[in-house]
Amino acid sequence: MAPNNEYSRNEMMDFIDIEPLDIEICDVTLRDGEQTPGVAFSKEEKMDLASELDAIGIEVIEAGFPVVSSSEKETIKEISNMGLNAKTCCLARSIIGDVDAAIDCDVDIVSIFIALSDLHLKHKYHRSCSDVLGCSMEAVEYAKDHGLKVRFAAEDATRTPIPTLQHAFQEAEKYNVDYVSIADTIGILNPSTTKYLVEKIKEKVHTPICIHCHNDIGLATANTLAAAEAGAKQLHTTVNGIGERAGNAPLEEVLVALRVQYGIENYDTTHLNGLARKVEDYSGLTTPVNKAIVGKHAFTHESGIHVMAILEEPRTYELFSPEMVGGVRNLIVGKHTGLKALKGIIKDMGNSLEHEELCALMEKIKNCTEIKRGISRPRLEEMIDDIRSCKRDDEI
Ligand SMILES: CC(=O)SCCNC(=O)CCNC(=O)[C@H](O)C(C)(C)COP(=O)(O)OP(=O)(O)OC[C@H]1O[C@@H](n2cnc3c(N)ncnc32)[C@H](O)[C@@H]1OP(=O)(O)O
Ligand SMILES: O=C(O)CCC(=O)C(=O)O
Repeated sequence: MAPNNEYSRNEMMDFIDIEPLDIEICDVTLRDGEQTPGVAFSKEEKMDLASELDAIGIEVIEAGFPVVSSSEKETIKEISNMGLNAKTCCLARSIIGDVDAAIDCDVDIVSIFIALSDLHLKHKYHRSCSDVLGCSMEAVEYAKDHGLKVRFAAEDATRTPIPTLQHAFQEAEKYNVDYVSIADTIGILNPSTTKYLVEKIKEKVHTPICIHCHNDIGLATANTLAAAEAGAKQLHTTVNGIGERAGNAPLEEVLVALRVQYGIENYDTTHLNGLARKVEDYSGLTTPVNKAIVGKHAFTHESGIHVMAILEEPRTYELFSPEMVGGVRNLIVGKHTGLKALKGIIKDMGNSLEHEELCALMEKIKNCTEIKRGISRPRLEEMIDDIRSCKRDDEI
């Protein structure tokens, strides 16, 4: 493969025995993302985010859960009628009224969920597994009869006995559901158990499998990719990884990993940073500075050894370019700056200093009291002026 300047491909993947991935993304920012405590997107915000997701090339947008409120229902309907390339989807409990609400919203797909784990059966429904599964199948049949595509989603699938899960998916398959979803509702999976579970489902079920990972121990992206390697078709994500508790698999991480690790170039990742800022703004949730891909520090460098190399070839210390994800590179001057880095940064600012002046500036920087936050460019200009005026004074 020809070298590219956008990213370093993980060439070790050539030695790993996996089938090429056959995947699509269902982004659930507007539904599970919005379930983040304290978050409520307005109609305009949801429509704007839906347009952005569509521009990236996301195949399915889960626009909401219609029975939550009448305005939620209205918003989902508007998104469904925006003329997006993406298919729209919404959530429904295993209740006919919830399916009716989905039908009213003109969505392409309804995601009908039910939990079958002992914990949920005992402490949430207070009903037997066969009873709730029966109700769920009635809702599935009703949705199919009304022309909707159906995802049958097993909530808390990862704490459900595997034979129960296989049986439920086989039952759903009898109604020609379009997807079955493995929801890792409380984020218990790891990559090995994810692969195992997807393979166990594939032994019994031929319907495309969705994987819906939560990030309670920080494994959501890894588990999502492991599921894809094992043959899951639809990968669920949220922008910035927002969602219940520790959130969901972040869209930006999954898309960049798909490109760098698996060579999937289907998505326009240049929108990712812009989209991240919008979600921060609309949700009020600030992304940590060290958040992969969209955090403020994702392309910020201070260490002298790194900056000197980046000035010559950014790929030395960047896996992918900021341009690939709509970000910008930021070179900081601070405690860890080295002479070559400083010279390069000063040159980029349109300045040049003699070697002794550069050393004097470096001395000033290293002993500067504001160093904790890095030295801003205007402050650096002031320091350069000081050095130059000292030199002029010495020459007089
Ligand atoms: C894993 C997930 O993300 S699941 C989705 C979570 N999302 C939300 O809860 C969205 C926000 N929720 C809401 O606005 C409200 O809870 C609503 C509109 C959904 C329901 O509100 P209410 O009618 O007041 O019901 P309430 O929240 O008190 O209870 C939920 C009911 O749904 C039932 N239920 C929960 N999940 C399901 C399901 N998958 N299928 C059928 N019934 C279900 C519960 O058992 C309970 O039934 P009960 O009233 O007979 O005890
Ligand atoms: O699997 C799905 O499609 C949704 C389930 C879900 O939101 C969850 O269990 O966290």
